[in-house]
Amino acid sequence: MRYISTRGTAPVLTFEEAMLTGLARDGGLYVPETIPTLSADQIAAMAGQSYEEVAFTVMRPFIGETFTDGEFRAIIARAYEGFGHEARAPLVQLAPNHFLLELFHGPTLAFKDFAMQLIGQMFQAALGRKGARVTIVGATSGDTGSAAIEAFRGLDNVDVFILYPHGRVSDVQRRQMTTPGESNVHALAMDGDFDDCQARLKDMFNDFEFRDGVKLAGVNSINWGRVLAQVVYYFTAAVSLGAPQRKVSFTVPTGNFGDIFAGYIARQMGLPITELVVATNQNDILDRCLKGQGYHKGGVHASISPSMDIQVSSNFERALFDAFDRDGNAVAQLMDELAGGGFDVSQGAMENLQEIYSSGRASEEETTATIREMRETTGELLCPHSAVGVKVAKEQRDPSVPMITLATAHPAKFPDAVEAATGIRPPLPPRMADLFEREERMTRVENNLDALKSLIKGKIAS
Ligand SMILES: Cc1ncc(COP(=O)(O)O)c(C=O)c1O
Ligand SMILES: N[C@@H](CCOP(=O)(O)O)C(=O)O
Repeated sequence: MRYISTRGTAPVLTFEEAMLTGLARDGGLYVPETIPTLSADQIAAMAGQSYEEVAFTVMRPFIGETFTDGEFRAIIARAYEGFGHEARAPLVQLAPNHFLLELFHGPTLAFKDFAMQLIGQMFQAALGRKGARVTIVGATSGDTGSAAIEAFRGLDNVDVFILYPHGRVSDVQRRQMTTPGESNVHALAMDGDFDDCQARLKDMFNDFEFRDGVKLAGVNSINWGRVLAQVVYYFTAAVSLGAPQRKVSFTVPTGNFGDIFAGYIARQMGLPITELVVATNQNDILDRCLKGQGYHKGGVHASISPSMDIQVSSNFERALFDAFDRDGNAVAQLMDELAGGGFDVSQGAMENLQEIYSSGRASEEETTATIREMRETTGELLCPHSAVGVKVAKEQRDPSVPMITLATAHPAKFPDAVEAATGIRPPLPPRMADLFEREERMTRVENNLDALKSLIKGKIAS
């Protein structure tokens, strides 16, 4: 299996190289050269299998020679053993033919743990046998950062720096990043919003002297390994509702487009998915684009679903690459236009996108009303991101096709929004009960590339 860049000019890599590289050297994102498919029989055989068994079947064709079957099975087993639910990603029913896929039973209570726990294990195995060390820099609107710090804390071969927007993450998210005491993890509270953090991260990747000097690696969803791990739960959920004989649809609370892109990969692999619905909050650039209004940046508006407060949605580049029939030049041109404010999508490419994705948005009031309504009608306490998904799913549903809405975080990560909607303040699970008593450790940083680079170089030298 070979990996190519969405901008067409970076070296072609193996899975291991793509995983350890992060962003491609032409500024693009790595994608598999071809998408392997699974037969209907292979998918049907997943019924009744453990999450770990399905994970092996789904991911094995993508990893090439990076790990033997035995190594890969052991990596998968270690990645998910700490999850707080035996099913790993259980489905609960909200209404006739509407289901919630609970993705928040991992160690940091968000869907990011599914991928981050896995790539933590894969990095450790790959770097350990090479005797190599890398510097991971990540950008987060709250959940990627906490999941990365949890997955990589104390590991021998990595230093981890997480840029988060100062004052724009929930208290639980911030404390998950700032309270681990291991000396290889660093939380950096940056001036600006998530887009600023992600832009500085990409600047670091595009500065080859810095990149090569610190051996920079990325664990945002620019890393193909992140997307790949998220493909698995589309299979487990769909199969438990009768796939491949029965079609299903998914609604995905969306920001950086990694999670819904994983759904697209599942569909390309042969999973019968009718609709993939992108659900956005008031930062609705993706909804507007998928409705044919072009991709034009505005400001990022802080919302009660802060992890989705994003305008420059990184993985949309991967979707565009396929919509433009894998024309790297066309994608590179659009990304240049995006740097200047935005771009319009040609009719043919738009039709390709609309054949796969539909979309909707939820305002702040609609999100709060959905949290309240779901509590009253089903007893479920939703986090605000999941509520955005449920609100959009209810509007988009064909009642004859099962709709699965992804519940991307635990309500206790966003207690203020949940309490405002329902009067209930969801408690943290017992293992985190002392989170607010632990000491915080973070560095305040300016939105300045040179300052960030020297801070990182200084910390890894010390
Ligand atoms: C809780 C939560 N929901 C939804 C999203 C959006 O996911 P994606 O960025 O993969 O579109 C995020 C951030 O990534 C998140 O943390
Ligand atoms: N919502 C994310 C934003 C970064 O997304 P990623 O999937 O590209 O890592 C977050 O919680 O940080």
